[in-house]
Amino acid sequence: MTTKRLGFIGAGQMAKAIGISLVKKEVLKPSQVIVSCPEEHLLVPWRDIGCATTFDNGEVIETSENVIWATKPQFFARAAQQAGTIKNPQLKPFHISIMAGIPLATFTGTLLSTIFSSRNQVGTARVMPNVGMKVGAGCAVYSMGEKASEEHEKTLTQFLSPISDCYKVPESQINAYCGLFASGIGFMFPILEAMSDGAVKMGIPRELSLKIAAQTMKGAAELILNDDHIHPGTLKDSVCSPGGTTIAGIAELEKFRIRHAFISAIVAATEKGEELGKIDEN
Ligand SMILES: NC(=O)C1=CN([C@@H]2O[C@H](COP(=O)(O)OP(=O)(O)OC[C@H]3O[C@@H](n4cnc5c(N)ncnc54)[C@H](OP(=O)(O)O)[C@@H]3O)[C@@H](O)[C@H]2O)C=CC1
Ligand SMILES: O=C(O)[C@@H]1CCC=N1
Repeated sequence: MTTKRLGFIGAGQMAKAIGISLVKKEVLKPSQVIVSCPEEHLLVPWRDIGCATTFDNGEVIETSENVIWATKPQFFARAAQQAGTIKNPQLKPFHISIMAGIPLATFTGTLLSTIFSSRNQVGTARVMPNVGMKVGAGCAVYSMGEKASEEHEKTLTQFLSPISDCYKVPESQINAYCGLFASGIGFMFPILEAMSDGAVKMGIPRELSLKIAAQTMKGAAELILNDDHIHPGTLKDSVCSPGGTTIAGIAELEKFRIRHAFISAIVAATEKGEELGKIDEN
């Protein structure tokens, strides 16, 4: 496992889902992790597990071989400007963006113009993770930048694989993957809430209904994941008895165009990613 340091610029939900999970899984020692953000209270959970914290983005960059940029995309340019120009000429930096929408060329170009101006090489990668990483059940896709080495890619997969499924994909598809699983995991929660609501309406206690709804979703997912050739329609048919309860429920879902709703949600999330990638705060 890597002995190099991993820095995070931004200490919020997704940074925690990655960094704190890697420490808990002992992929990284707390002493290998440093995190920066402007708000003290977001740094507390990191300090609680022994990681270094700072308000200075430049300190993260100066002291880490690998840096994950985890601010909102709109704040990336400002965060980079706040980091200032790098002074440590020994550092062979590898910088990873998990920010939705921002193209690798924009990410790399901003790093070069604001931080690494004294040299023209920085290894970069663009990753789309999801919050399932918090429980070691994440998804991630990535694309490597032009100057990234095989060593960088190996380092990246060492960080991603212990907490997620991980696939290398063309960068042009990352916004669509974001819609599918980074935003997509968020589309699962209203389903769980609504299924629990339906059960509560029919007299089942809230807590039990939510646990059972989640276990039901997990069971459906496992049935797909355990068989490379299965189609969801086949599984749906296997549950629908003629004249039975399931087809009665499916007919209700179809009234509300449920499949169209999910297709539209993923298209909307993809398009929003493309829009966010065009925002230039400079
Ligand atoms: N949440 C998710 O499920 C996913 C998020 N992402 C991407 O991850 C990134 C982070 O998202 P998320 O964790 O949800 O957001 P959060 O708002 O939870 O975290 C963002 C962090 O960035 C910090 N920040 C803001 N400005 C600066 C700055 N100038 N310098 C350093 N840190 C700064 C914030 O600090 P403060 O609050 O003090 O301003 C906060 O700690 C986004 O780009 C998002 O697109 C990608 C996939 C999934
Ligand atoms: O909603 C967002 O913008 C972030 C990116 C993907 C998931 N959450």
